[in-house]
Amino acid sequence: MNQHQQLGFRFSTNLLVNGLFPLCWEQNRSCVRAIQAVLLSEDRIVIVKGNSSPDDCTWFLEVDTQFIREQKKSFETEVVAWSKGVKGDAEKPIVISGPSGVGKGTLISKLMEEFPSMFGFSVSHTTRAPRDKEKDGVHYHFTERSVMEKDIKDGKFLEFASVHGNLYGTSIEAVEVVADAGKRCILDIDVQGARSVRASPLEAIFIFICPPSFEELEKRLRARGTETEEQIQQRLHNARAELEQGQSPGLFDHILVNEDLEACYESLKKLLGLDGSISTAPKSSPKMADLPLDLSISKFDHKILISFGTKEVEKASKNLYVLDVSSLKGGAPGRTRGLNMYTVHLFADGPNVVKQLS
Ligand SMILES: Nc1nc2c(ncn2[C@@H]2O[C@H](COP(=O)(O)OP(=O)(O)O)[C@@H](O)[C@H]2O)c(=O)[nH]1
Ligand SMILES: Nc1ncnc2c1ncn2[C@@H]1O[C@H](COP(=O)(O)OP(=O)(O)O)[C@@H](O)[C@H]1O
Repeated sequence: MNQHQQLGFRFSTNLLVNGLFPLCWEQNRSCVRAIQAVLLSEDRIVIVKGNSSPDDCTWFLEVDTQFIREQKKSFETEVVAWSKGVKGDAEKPIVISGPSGVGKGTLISKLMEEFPSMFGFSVSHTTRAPRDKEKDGVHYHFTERSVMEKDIKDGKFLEFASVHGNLYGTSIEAVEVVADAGKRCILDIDVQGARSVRASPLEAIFIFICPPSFEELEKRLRARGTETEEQIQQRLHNARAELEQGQSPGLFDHILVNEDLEACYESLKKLLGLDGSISTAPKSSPKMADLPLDLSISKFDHKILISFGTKEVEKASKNLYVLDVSSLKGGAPGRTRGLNMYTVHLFADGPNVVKQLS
């Protein structure tokens, strides 16, 4: 079972449309509009929850997204999945792949050291034993195979693969923790994992790192001194296949040769647009108040208008939140990123006067 199914329900679209739209909560014998739904597009319905924080007020019911269509085909049943709306426009994660010993970890460390507020590392799970200097929860989450297999079954992983005889995987949480911190996520994963992420709703940039030669790769792997001879042989054997797969058309957006470390690092920064002209300060978003219980929503162009207000306030004005859904992006499964939310104040003293406050 994957994250979408775990988060969602499977029931007929008919039931959804007839059952959900008139949804309201009876409270003190009056109908309080605590949950409001509006058809966003042919593929999803946006749901706004009253009495909640701006971070938790927007949910999407995926009715006919590509993911749903694939799931319907494989389960031969109706599938509808929830996806949480997440504010902010997190930059696309960066997937870095390449054979063992090519220098992925070295390049990633340099990037994270130079831009600590900009990048965050997706800490993978693995069943392999920790190396001397590796710390649990920092380099990897070192895990028992049976535990990891259960978590995979429960839909907690974005991708996983068997690499050099061990199980490795990226949990959905690992990617979302970084995005929630307002940072750009870096994934160090093998080619099979890159292929799975390509097929997932997560939009990413895919970079493959090549060695200047096979001999140099072997030299680096031996010089690192972290593997036994048997493990080195296995990694070198797998490297041949990985180097071939790295060239698969449409899989990687960029291929970098790591001959001279500094030159390769400069090329990596260049393709990520890190030429010094952009700010590395984390984005700050305006503080929004919690939504009240009683609200109503409507769709206007690519915006969802959430209105609320007490009777007294309504005499003179009406408070509005605007949920801009024009820049929606797929986050990890179960999250829809890119929601932009702001407040406006609609004055009653003249027609069509809208003032944006934040
Ligand atoms: N698919 C997948 N591969 C991973 C993940 N984490 C690490 N890997 C890959 O597993 C391989 C072995 O990693 P590791 O044992 O740290 O050895 P190293 O690459 O030689 O440093 C590398 O190709 C990593 O990119 C993951 O979460 N998913
Ligand atoms: N351009 C380079 N030239 C020489 N040695 C390198 C270069 N890049 C990385 N190394 C060294 O190669 C070894 C393997 O690098 P590492 O980053 O651990 O590879 P990976 O993460 O891809 O397995 C390390 O000892 C590292 O210092």
